[in-house]
Amino acid sequence: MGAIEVSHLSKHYGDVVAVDDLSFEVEEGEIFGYLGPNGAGKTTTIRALLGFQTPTAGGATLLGHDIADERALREAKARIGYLPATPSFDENVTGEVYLDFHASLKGDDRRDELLAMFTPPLDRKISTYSTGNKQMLGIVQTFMHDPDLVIMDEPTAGLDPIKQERFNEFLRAERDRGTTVLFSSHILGEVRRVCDRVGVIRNGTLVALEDVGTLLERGGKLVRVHTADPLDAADLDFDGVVDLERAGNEARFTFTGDYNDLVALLAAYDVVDLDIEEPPLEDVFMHFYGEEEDA
Ligand SMILES: Nc1ncnc2c1ncn2[C@@H]1O[C@H](COP(=O)(O)OP(=O)(O)OP(=O)(O)O)[C@@H](O)[C@H]1O
Repeated sequence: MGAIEVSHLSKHYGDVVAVDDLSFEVEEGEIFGYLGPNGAGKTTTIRALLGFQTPTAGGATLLGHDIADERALREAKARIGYLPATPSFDENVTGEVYLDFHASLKGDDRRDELLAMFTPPLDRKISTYSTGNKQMLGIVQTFMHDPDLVIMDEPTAGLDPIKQERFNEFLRAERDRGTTVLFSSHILGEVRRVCDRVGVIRNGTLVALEDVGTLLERGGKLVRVHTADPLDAADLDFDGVVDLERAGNEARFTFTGDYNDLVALLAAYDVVDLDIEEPPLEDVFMHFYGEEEDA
């Protein structure tokens, strides 16, 4: 059984189809990155999973509990940590009071341990907090009852790079002790460092679901080759050569084909210099994000 099982989930807002017949599973003990361009449907999915939005069709289970069953969902939520994209705080209370309130609902066995890593100024009113302080307070609240499943909407937004890295390290350690994590993100480097698998959503539909390694493999390799004589364009016209650019004796392209074909091609030339490297994750994802990236 998956920690999250989403089955044919749809959510429409009037004519807007925010999520369209979405099905996927998050396995127990994995970190699942939920990615997609602005407006793709990430927040809507997360809010529907947690019962804040009623699905138009389809459903899901969290830790085996049907989200359509209010009582079952309440039971599941006792074992879930949730960090929304913009947590709504009562700004007039201190961080301490806020955590005390959440502790009374779910417990706080790990509060001190978390506060050693994430350090919001607890004695001050939340209205005086910076964005990063609010985010750290949200992180402590999300994890302090030692949840089995954690769902977060852009958790590192607002954190400085050192805190981001600390948080990512913390997430990996949580995963190693068996916690399941789903989080949405726009930060691809972070996804690469932290996630086991990713789902990419676009226009409410899942367009990719795979482990990060496979996704990178499918992105091919960036090849830059410098030859004594210019490479003949016709020689480069074979399966797997994409985005070819040539300038003088140098050619650059992305290669997704059979490496033997590439080796055979290069063997026919006097190769002066050769780089073959992984493309930036950004390039791999652009393929999925397409032109609507800024939509
Ligand atoms: N309450 C609402 N009423 C009407 N339309 C909505 C509502 N909430 C979201 N939408 C629309 O649903 C679609 C999906 O939005 P959603 O917020 O889920 O995207 P997202 O992937 O989380 O985007 P981002 O990365 O920008 O946070 C968008 O077209 C959005 O405008």
